[in-house]
Amino acid sequence: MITISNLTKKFGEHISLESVSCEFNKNDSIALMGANGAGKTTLIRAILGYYHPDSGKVLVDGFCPIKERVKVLQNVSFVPQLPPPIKLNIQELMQYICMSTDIDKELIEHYSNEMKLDIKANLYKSFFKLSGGMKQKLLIAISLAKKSNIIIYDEPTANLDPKARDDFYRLLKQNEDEKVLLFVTHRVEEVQELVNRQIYMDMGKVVADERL
Ligand SMILES: Nc1ncnc2c1ncn2[C@@H]1O[C@H](COP(=O)(O)OP(=O)(O)OP(=O)(O)O)[C@@H](O)[C@H]1O
Repeated sequence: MITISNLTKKFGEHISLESVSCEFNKNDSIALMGANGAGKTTLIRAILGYYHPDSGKVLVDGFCPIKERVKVLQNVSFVPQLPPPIKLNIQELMQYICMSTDIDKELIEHYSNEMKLDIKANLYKSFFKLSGGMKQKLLIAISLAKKSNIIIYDEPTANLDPKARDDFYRLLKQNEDEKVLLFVTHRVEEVQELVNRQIYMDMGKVVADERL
């Protein structure tokens, strides 16, 4: 589903990704690990089409994430490390999402309930005024409701309390079949039951790729 070939990305003189090659296929649940600054987020952003590579190529379901970004993103759910500063209130945000994609509003509400986020009590609150954990819960609910074949999470649990983390991992376990799940984490012990592959990055390179 995702093919990365000899991908190099530099920012000025700094090499953030150096000739990275790897494939992620259906039923791969991957913990992507490595020290701060290793290149994990840069790799994810390259998959999502944020960056023009200096060399090499990314293909997602055969599409180039830069030239055919809409097609790529249709099939990808992504929760970033830091929630975006959205000013819309929750009702407006849900309306916008349901109009611009085929995500089912009831399904967002269902997953929000499962994550113990009371959407109805917060309908008129701006997204950016929600607490950090509430934002993550809503983004997670949307990511699950989207029913994508590719789910990418960049350290999504930092703001979640322990109960919410358990809820999140339980829901992911129910939803991972037939998908690519790419999970950036510094806490491998938390995702041990969820993943079947561990990739380690260091200084812009993939230094280990282990199937469990
Ligand atoms: N937009 C950018 N402009 C300049 N440098 C960048 C940019 N994005 C990333 N970098 C640099 O690329 C390197 C890799 O950063 P990246 O965010 O991919 O690391 P990471 O593995 O996700 O780290 P962390 O675990 O801290 O989130 C770092 O040295 C970072 O400073």
